[in-house]
Amino acid sequence: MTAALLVDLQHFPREHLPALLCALPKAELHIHIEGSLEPELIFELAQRNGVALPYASVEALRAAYAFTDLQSFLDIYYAGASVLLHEADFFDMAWAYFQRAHADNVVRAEVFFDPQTHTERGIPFEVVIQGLHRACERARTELGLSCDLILCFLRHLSEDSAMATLDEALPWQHLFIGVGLDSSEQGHPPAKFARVFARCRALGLHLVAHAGEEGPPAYVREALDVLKVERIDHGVRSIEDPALMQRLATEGVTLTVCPLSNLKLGVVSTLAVHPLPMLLAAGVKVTLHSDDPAYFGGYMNANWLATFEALPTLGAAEAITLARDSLKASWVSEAQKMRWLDRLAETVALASRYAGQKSI
Ligand SMILES: Nc1ncnc2[nH]cnc12
Ligand SMILES: [Zn+2]
Repeated sequence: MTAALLVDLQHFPREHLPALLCALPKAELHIHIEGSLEPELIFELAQRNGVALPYASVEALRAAYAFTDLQSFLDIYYAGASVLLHEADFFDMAWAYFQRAHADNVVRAEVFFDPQTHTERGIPFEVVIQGLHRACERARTELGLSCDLILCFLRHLSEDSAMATLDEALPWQHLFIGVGLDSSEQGHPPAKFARVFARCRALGLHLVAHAGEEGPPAYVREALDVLKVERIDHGVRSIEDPALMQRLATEGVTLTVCPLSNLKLGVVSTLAVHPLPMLLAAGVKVTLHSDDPAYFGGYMNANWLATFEALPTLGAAEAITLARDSLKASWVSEAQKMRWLDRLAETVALASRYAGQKSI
């Protein structure tokens, strides 16, 4: 029996919850590496690479981060990425992210990157992936952080462009474990990418897609039925469709939810009305992530802390479920998952003892 089962989670003192949230080992399954590019690093890289920025200072750039919806964010996000020119730039960005994730007790990171954002500007694919890969290797050896890359296709571009990107990526297939689908959702249904995802499936790659962030629940169904994805990124609009909710629960589909992102992009008006408790109550597997932490005001632990602060019905039991499901939904061996689940149980036992709880 694991240590976690010997702890009375219902009576875990709320004042000790933040420490538990921060200490839990977690998997970050929804992070766009270009969305971890902090304004300070944007300015540093702009100077290093002689790129002119339309902002006078870091503060002025940060002040522009007032988004009204997904597209208003994406416009600034793609502009920010324009300072990334050389392999070292991609390395610096990813290494900074891995250090932050490690500090938040992230033990596994499955990291999205958007090659078309760079290849369309004339940056060779290999420059992008080699810089990111080197940062992954350093994170594994120096931080003990398990990490892998997921190549995302931009859905506002054509499927032909996605196909050409896949062709460019194939010589580097050993350096990424799956493909995803991101960027502007409305008007770009998953089925637009049916052929390229079928090809990726045949290549043995893992599959995931953003759906039901701004787009309708029908896009979540399409991502499952047409693209045959293993997880859904966001998926929060599934709550509008009871039959879909039932299906997600029955089939054990994981939704990688990003609360601060949903707040900053107007998907929810406040965190207090976030559908996370409804998803959990319906038996849907949910995990919590940072999406684009440099733009939305926080990395993993900031997302967890803000969410639990805003939603008082969520307590220690839900925190452990979310952390456990993130580890279970990660794309690693079952043996590795068991080791992390043991570590999670030990963390819960320690936190409970520290919070003054007796074993039961
Ligand atoms: N939240 C998000 N939705 C869609 N595409 C994205 N690319 C980066 N962040 C994204
Ligand atoms: Zn995302």
